[in-house]
Amino acid sequence: MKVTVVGAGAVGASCAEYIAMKDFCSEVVLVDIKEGFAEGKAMDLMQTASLNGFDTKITGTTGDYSKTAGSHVAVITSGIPRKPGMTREELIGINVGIVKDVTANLVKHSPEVIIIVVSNPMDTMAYLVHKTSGLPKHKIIGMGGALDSARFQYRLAEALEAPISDVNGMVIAAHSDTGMLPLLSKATRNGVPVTEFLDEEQQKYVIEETKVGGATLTKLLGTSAWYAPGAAVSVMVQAIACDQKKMIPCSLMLEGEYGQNDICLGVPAIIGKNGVEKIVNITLTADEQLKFAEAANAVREVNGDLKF
Ligand SMILES: NC(=O)C1=CN([C@@H]2O[C@H](COP(=O)(O)OP(=O)(O)OC[C@H]3O[C@@H](n4cnc5c(N)ncnc54)[C@H](O)[C@@H]3O)[C@@H](O)[C@H]2O)C=CC1
Ligand SMILES: O=C([O-])CC(=O)C(=O)O
Repeated sequence: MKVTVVGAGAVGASCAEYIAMKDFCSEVVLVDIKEGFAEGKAMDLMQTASLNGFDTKITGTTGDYSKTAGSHVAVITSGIPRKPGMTREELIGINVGIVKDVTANLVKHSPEVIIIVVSNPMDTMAYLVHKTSGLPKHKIIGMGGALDSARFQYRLAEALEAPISDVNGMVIAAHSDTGMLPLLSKATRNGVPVTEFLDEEQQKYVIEETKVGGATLTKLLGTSAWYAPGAAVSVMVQAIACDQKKMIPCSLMLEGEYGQNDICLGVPAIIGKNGVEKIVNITLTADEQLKFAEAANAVREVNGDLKF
């Protein structure tokens, strides 16, 4: 299985590293526009192979997409990250051109590829890939929910004073500071609803900290996060490569599901060898339905800035 990762920056390199460490792919190709950068990252990562015990072959290229030919999965991380104080939506001006160009190059050389979109504003970038790539909708998956759910579980474990392995929870809707919807009503500690353990103030804390998880890290780091994003992508790539049929919240093109049409938003889906095997319909509370619709309205407004 060959995987291409476009953008050899913080997220791209981290994702390539996690994929290699898990050793389920034969080849990872890193692509970047900065001369020699992807080649350098690939060489550095390959020099960890004997230390970390993996056989995945990692190569790098400066914009030569012929090297990506025949990729089964491609991850788009190319584009600028936000700085402290910015929203993800503010990145659209620069990232739209980059994502459009990269998508065309990927599809030209790998017409059967499954694309995982990471660049922000991710829900809008995933929508852009749907509108410009010509790929069927089950082959375009936005990464946001996997990361946001991991952050939700981190905050739940903190509030519960529990090990993270005891905790389960999912975040759907938009990958934005205001549009994320952590599903507290469905979160559990070993099958017991977390609402049995957390008071209202603790519940509010978990939800709010989850939603601004990316912004909190951006403030601390001066740029946005990469370890958890890279790990989240690697989980999705593995679900495809190993046909795991895992249920992962992803930003997908909706055609009536959750009352929405012609928009990419985070919903639970079964991820396997074909990409999206199925969108899973779960019952939301009235309040969650309202918040989902509000998130959709906000993403739709950002999508309105796109020109195809
Ligand atoms: N969806 C999500 O959950 C997350 C999304 N992100 C987004 O991912 C993107 C990348 O973030 P970082 O890796 O931290 O940024 P970075 O600046 O470290 O890396 C981006 C890389 O893309 C490259 N690049 C730019 N234009 C290119 C092109 N046309 N072709 C190939 N490569 C190109 C740059 O040279 C750079 O190396 C940002 O837009 C960020 O907001 C980051 C974390 C999580
Ligand atoms: O916060 C950002 O801009 C990057 C991102 O999407 C995340 O880490 O969730």
